[in-house]
Amino acid sequence: MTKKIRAAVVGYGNIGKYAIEALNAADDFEIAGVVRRSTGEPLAELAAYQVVDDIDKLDKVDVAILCSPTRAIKQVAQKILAKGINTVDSFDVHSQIVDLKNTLDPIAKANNAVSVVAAGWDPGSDSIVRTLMLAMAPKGITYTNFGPGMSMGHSVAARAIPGVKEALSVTVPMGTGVHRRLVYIELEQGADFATVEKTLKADDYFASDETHVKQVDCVDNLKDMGHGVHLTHKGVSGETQNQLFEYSMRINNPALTSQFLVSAARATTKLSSGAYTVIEVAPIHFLQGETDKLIERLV
Ligand SMILES: NC(=O)C1=CN([C@@H]2O[C@H](COP(=O)(O)OP(=O)(O)OC[C@H]3O[C@@H](n4cnc5c(N)ncnc54)[C@H](OP(=O)(O)O)[C@@H]3O)[C@@H](O)[C@H]2O)C=CC1
Ligand SMILES: N[C@@H](CCCC(=O)C(=O)O)C(=O)O
Repeated sequence: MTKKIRAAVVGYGNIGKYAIEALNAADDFEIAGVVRRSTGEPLAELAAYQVVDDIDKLDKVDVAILCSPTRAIKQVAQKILAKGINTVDSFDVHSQIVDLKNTLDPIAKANNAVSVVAAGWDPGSDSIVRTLMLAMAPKGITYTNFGPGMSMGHSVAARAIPGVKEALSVTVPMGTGVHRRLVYIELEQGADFATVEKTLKADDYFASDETHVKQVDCVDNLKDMGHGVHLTHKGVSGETQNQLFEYSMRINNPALTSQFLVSAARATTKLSSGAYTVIEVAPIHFLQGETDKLIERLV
């Protein structure tokens, strides 16, 4: 029997919870444990797993699936890679992905480890679709239209603003890659709505989009973790114009993000040391199974 890949889930929020489900559904993986900032009151749903506050307390971890907020990823990944443990993350600030990769690459190489960064669905699987579309029509325009649906990254960023107790950021597509953001927030007692609204609108996650902030009594009553994307590319293959490609999906956001993180975790075991974005990884590395059988089935 081939050895299973031992994965640790780091951070137990939405993505962490679904990462455990995706790992349990993959028979080439086993769960080494869950790493939380504080182990505190044990959670009944985690009773079957070792829950620790330091990854060093887990036995033989091959790969850490980082489910921490995007803004904590660089620091968390650096620390874990330095121990020689592979990492995957779904870091989603598109303009900072090159910096993240270039920061992690020398650390991974020095410690004989692999990191696959920005491996959710966008960035992540959508990035591969955009790459493929460009290979099929190298000249042209790609539009990525999200939603309507809940952006986890924007909701996490809104929740981190002082005075915000809970937040839901809904992405509304306006067409041609332009989005409006509707942010529903529940305030901490005594927090000032105008101050929170101003801080949120100035945050990098929101500053370049039309953003509306609404105060509500209970965010949970509004929450639905569905999302989706409609990607189009219209361009030119060779000298031939008017090639139109489309790709659409409606999804449960954390379920897809976590599934792709697990597929990327598998890929880390097949790569030489260093940090990679998903478009630099051969697609077959994401899949379980024998190479020839996968080629027979997919090519
Ligand atoms: N690329 C993509 O397609 C997608 C990316 N994402 C990214 O996933 C991230 C996580 O989303 P989600 O699971 O909803 O977030 P949550 O807030 O639900 O979970 C994050 C978890 O990380 C831990 N954590 C909280 N604060 C910190 C901190 N400062 N430093 C380290 N760990 C911390 C906590 O777990 P504990 O208490 O156990 O330590 C927390 O529960 C988002 O920031 C988003 O950017 C999400 C969806 C799609
Ligand atoms: N990174 C997103 C997933 C892609 C959708 C998106 O970026 C958006 O809704 O703005 C998320 O965190 O949910």
